[in-house]
Amino acid sequence: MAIPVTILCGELGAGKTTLLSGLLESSDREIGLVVNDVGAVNVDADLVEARTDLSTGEEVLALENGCICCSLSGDLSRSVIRLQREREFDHLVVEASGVGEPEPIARQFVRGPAAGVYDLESVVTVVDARRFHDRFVTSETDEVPAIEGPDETGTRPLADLVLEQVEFCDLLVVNKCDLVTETERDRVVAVLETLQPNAAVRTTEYGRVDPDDLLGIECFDLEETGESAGWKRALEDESVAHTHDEGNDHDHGEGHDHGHSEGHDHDRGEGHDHGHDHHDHDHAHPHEEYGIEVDTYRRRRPFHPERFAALLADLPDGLVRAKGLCWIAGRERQAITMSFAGSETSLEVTGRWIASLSAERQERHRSGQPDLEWDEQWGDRETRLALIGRDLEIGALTDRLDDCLLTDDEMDADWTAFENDAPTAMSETATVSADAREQTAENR
Ligand SMILES: Nc1nc2c(ncn2[C@@H]2O[C@H](COP(=O)(O)OP(=O)(O)OP(=O)(O)O)[C@@H](O)[C@H]2O)c(=O)[nH]1
Repeated sequence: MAIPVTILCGELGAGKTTLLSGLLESSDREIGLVVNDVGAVNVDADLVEARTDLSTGEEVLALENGCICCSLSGDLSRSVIRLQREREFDHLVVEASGVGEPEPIARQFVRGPAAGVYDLESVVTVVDARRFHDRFVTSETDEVPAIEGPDETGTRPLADLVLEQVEFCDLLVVNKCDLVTETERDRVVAVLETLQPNAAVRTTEYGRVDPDDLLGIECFDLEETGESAGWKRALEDESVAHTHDEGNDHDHGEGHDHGHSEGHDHDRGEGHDHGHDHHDHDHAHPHEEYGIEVDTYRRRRPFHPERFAALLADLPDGLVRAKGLCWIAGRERQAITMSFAGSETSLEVTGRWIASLSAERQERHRSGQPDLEWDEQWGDRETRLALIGRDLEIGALTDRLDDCLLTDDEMDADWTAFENDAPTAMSETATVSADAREQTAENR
């Protein structure tokens, strides 16, 4: 029996990982997972592992490259076939990176070698209600948003990607409804229904969706309806499968920088042919297509809690997404995950630094993770952030982050004396809103 597959899409920071974590906790099914992250720091894989019992299970498969074209086409098919041979699970969920178009991923399950083993059941798109509203529902008129295509520099707005993801799905999960009013939420739903009349719509907060709503849906039944869902038709008909390339006349030619994150190993695996078929190579890589830049910020010196909080309340406009682990002075035990998307930044305690455990437990953890980088004085404590921007001077942001690090004098000071609103207990979250410039602490 072919294993059903659900592809999970949604723009950067829409709430895909949050939804997945909830799904893994609440579903009775054994779920196999593929996560594909943008950037060199594979934060989603880290987070999913931290929050589930799967930390030792290879059901979680991390493709560490945001370039769908190169990383996914060959690696994905190969990896999911291997996964099916080696592990037992009832359902496969593939989380697309936030700059991934669903179509190239879906194609792997409809045409590629994985097609016989797996059965693509549905495509689910998570929408950030706040951002969707601000971007598409601001005018009083009922104008339906349309795909704009590339500008004079050949770059497409991120809004195009959102619209494509909305058009190419069977289920729309309208997330972050806590950040909109009821009226705003209803208008978001109305616009989504106009854009994609065939998809079911669920409104939610923190990705809470009934697992049966997500995984049990037979949205596509060719035999019964005689007509496939729009996205399947697009895949079946090669002539329309690449309509997103039409009018996209910027240079897709050779010699361009694929925007690969550091550490991507093109030669991984024998006979690796990059997995390209001719279809995958005649469009630009998503990073380039949407003008996305990715960088990693890594420092082994803690942030000053007040300066760091001030920066979080005043992040530059071009920053689309930031996430990763932070080391904040005064929180020597807590590994704090920072996540910025849209207008909010959250700081959440998601674990403990290994260096804060007893010598015996440190030893156990370290022997289990031989690759873990260890500083003589500070152990595993460090800040490791993926920064994803569009029209962003990443160098300037890096300088501002560096200004938040403790100075040499502060390194010798009493860190507990600093004013500090960073969370302390496991799962405690502090949220900084860019609009309100206010800080709230809550427990989820
Ligand atoms: N206020 C609010 N925040 C949310 C909600 N759902 C998720 N978040 C927060 O939004 C941020 C991004 O959520 P993720 O689940 O990591 O988003 P994602 O789509 O997986 O992000 P990428 O993998 O980077 O594309 C996190 O800080 C979440 O805690 C929600 O319903 N309301």
